[in-house]
Amino acid sequence: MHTALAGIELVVFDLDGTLVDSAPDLAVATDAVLGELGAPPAGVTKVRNWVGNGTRKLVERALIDAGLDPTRTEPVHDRFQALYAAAPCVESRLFDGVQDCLVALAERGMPMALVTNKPAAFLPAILGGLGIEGYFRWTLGGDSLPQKKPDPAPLLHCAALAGLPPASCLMVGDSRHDVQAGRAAGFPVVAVTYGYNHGDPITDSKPDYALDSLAELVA
Ligand SMILES: O=C(O)COP(=O)(O)O
Ligand SMILES: [Mg+2]
Repeated sequence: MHTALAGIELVVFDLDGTLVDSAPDLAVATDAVLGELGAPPAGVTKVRNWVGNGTRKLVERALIDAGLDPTRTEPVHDRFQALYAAAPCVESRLFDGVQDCLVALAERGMPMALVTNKPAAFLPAILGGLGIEGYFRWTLGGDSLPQKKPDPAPLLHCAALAGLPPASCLMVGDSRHDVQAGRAAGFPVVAVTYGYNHGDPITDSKPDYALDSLAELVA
């Protein structure tokens, strides 16, 4: 067991870039809406760097990158959501080590929660499609509360639901917003080094622990 788990009674996971490599399916929907607007595809490399602040922000970043008017984000985001909802889990995969980590934590009876900035409506299809829907006692999307990460509110909400002090809860994420939310909530923070984080090294954000695979958390 990794020292990050010492004294921990709840593990809160981020989704995109931490558990699931979702960028390929997000890129398909992004490129489709760009195509409908007459713009060239952004491609998965750019889209990966735009993930982490919710899908509305992803669409806004795609419009700006394409030289399109970001005040059109709202209707374009509606169209993006319709396209992504039709195929949210075609190419998305669990990252290496995720399955081992979830299984080992579950075997130890560790309560787990999911806090993502992705809209909650997409979660059943993605978690179900990847066979991990049964691991999380609590699941919050980016629109489940008025605040989303980097605001600490969703993390504190999970701690309150579990009846635990923040110091007993571990945040596991891939982006600086996860580190900031964890810090602000008073959670210790594990960051994975393989995630998205807008293309920057996550170690710049000084998480308490940086892991190359979630298998290391339970090794
Ligand atoms: O930006 C999103 O839609 C989701 O990002 P997250 O799962 O990393 O919070
Ligand atoms: Mg993430």
